[in-house]
Amino acid sequence: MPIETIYGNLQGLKPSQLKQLKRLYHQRLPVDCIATPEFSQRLAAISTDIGESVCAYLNRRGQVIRVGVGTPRQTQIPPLELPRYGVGRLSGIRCLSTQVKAEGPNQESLTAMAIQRLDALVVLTLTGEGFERRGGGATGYVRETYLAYLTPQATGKAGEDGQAEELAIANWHVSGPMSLDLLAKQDFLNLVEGLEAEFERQFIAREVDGRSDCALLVGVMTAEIDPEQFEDGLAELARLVDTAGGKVLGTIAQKRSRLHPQTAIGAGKVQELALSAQTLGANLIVFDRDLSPAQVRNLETQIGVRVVDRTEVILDIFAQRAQSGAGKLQVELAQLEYTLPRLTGRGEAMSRLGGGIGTRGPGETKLETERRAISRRIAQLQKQVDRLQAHRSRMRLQRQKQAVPSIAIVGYTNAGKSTLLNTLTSAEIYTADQLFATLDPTTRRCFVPDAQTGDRLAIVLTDTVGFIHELPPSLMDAFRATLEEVSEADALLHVVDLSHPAWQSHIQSVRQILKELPVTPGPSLIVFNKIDCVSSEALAIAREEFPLAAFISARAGLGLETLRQRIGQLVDYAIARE
Ligand SMILES: Nc1nc2c(ncn2[C@@H]2O[C@H](COP(=O)(O)OP(=O)(O)OP(=O)(O)O)[C@@H](O)[C@H]2O)c(=O)[nH]1
Ligand SMILES: [Mg+2]
Repeated sequence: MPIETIYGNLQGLKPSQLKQLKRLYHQRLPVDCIATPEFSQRLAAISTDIGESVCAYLNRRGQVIRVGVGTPRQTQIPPLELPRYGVGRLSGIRCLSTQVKAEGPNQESLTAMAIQRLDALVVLTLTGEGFERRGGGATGYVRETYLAYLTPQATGKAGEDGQAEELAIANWHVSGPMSLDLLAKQDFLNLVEGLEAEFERQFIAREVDGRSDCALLVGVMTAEIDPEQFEDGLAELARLVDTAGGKVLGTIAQKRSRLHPQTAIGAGKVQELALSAQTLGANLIVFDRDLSPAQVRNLETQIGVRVVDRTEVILDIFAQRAQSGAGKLQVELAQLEYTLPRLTGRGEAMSRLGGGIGTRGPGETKLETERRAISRRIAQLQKQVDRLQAHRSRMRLQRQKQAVPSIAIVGYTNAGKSTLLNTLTSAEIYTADQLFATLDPTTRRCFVPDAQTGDRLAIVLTDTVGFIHELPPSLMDAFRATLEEVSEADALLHVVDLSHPAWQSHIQSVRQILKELPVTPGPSLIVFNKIDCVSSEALAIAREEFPLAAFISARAGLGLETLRQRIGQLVDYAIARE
């Protein structure tokens, strides 16, 4: 016996009305009939009696699987409870909804239909009266009916602030008003089978590159962010997702004074996001900022698609890139440090809800066990990172004994650090037009002219992991062994990609991270890179703002002789300072 739950707003319902609603669960419709006149009249009779819209949800076997008081939007099935068929299919569930107003379904109801991928939405408008037939059965309650269903989509323009994004929009068909008898005669099976065949064709046509994550990006523009920063941040997020191997399907933006505590964005925007995810076939939603564990959970329940934040994307890239044992070690540590508070958060949320069914017993215990296992692993990894740190400092000590000055190349990710090390030392470090191409520091020896004598002076150059603004703290901690190369260097080369529109904020971000290092690094020289593809305006601005900087193209080999001399002077200055 199924539990006959009635969803929606039940306030003020009489027990007899509740009983009537529950009895709807006992009805069963013939499989080929979208809605029988008898069932429709019964639904309309109850709805008229309680003076509210009522929705009944049926599966393709003609069984009533959900009854709710309220509009389709108010009674909709939460995404996580829907069968997961994906964009190629419909959910196999239709909704019959009564409505006082004598008009077709509104936008909100149609959106609810699209989000749930309902087979169809039937709206029954009410006459406001009717009567019970002798011998049972109601009649006269339904005025007219409307039949709505999804149709294979077309792409159209949508987007915020005139920013034209190719977003797919939900397409639907709504019939004109028809009589209940005509509705009952519709060939329902033929309709849904035809639609599904069409959805399937479109789905297969789109499914070119199989298994990569299809992501929707979400940008929240809060008061403390200016529009330019916001756009740069979104562009960077798109590159991060791309680097992580995902495909960006579109971007949704919202302006808010601050993040919504429960869902980061407002309720209407969550619906819009759910709809876009559904129509575009997104299986991942990426936020441009960090979310609390509760926000992630709430969003996932309401949208039915995995939700991640920027930090998780960065961690994912690091996990994919890590080559050496040391790199893998540090990434695992970072990931666990990120996960642990999230597990705790889940437990806290459960206890805040006051316990009860489903929160006791093995659930919580398992969580606790899991938490302890992770804590143990973190402690283990931290020990290993400590050992790594000790090993590296021994190596550095050796180099210092040989009195070879050391210089670390730092900079925003993709600035050209590895390319520079390669050109200066003929090393063969992997370089690529990707974010975080380098995770493991590489050290190479090279020669620069001595500032005092002009002789060949040997130095060691170390390439390092790229920085990014708001570098996740767990990464900072995990990569402390690597970052220490930076702290302990005699001097730094701060490479800046001058061809990047946001180069100025990149400089700020790198300086910020350097400031947060436990040991203050030595003096640094700003090296503007990629001058082979930089506008003369940008060049002029940079020269004005940073008169002491070097200007080079690591790839085209421009300005390298001057750079070597400047490095010689830098070393001289750094050593003299000590
Ligand atoms: N046009 C131009 N491109 C360059 C120059 N130097 C490097 N690049 C390109 O910029 C991209 C990034 O270079 P990398 O050397 O991998 O940058 P990185 O700073 O080591 O980046 P991460 O290791 O990812 O932090 C590559 O596609 C390089 O070919 C340059 O002088 N001019
Ligand atoms: Mg690199």
